[in-house]
Amino acid sequence: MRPTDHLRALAADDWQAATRHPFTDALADGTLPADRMLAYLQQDHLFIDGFVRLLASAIANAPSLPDAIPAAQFLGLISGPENTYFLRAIDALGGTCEPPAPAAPITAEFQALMAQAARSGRYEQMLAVLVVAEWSYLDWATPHADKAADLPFWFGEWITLHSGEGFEGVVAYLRSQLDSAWHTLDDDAKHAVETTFRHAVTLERRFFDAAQSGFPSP
Ligand SMILES: Cc1ncc(CO)c(N)n1
Repeated sequence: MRPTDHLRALAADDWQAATRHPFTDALADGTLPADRMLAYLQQDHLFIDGFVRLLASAIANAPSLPDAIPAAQFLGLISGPENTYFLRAIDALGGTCEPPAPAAPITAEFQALMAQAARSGRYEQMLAVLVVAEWSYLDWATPHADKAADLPFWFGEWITLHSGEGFEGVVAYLRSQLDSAWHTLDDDAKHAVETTFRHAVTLERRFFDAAQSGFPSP
């Protein structure tokens, strides 16, 4: 079994809940209320801030230039078309990006996990969070890809950004980086990857739970 399949299997319940979630089902059938989508995008834009820095750290820690290049190209996509999508969608839904919304507790928790992985200096720790984030998004979005064209752009483009051949390539690349790194790790480091991977999957699930109820204050 591939190490990344092993990791996903460890987190199977949360994985299923995060990738077949009522929030993304409502998004994909166009019934998600606009205020819920806006709050989600404002929180997710804060998530992306940490994500960009984590991805940059992975680029800095990749073992070779060929290992780093696909991540660098993906960073360009996030910083370009995806960031522009955020600005356009938040604007169309009647919100603003500046000043940034205060981080909800779940967003702050995700930011802390990403910052910890980025700081760790451990490539496999960075990859554990990156693989969960991108693979889980590919998994929820793919079954809805055929509906994207008929939806308002703030729903449809969010599905398109996370499905299709290009994004499948990103996930295949990130998984293969983690699969390769795994074989170089001792048992303690493997266990630490399992812990981080599971934590990240739990946070994905809880992020959608919170988004569905409008990020209520604790
Ligand atoms: C919370 C979260 N996880 C993963 C992704 C995919 O990049 C995202 N945009 N937001």
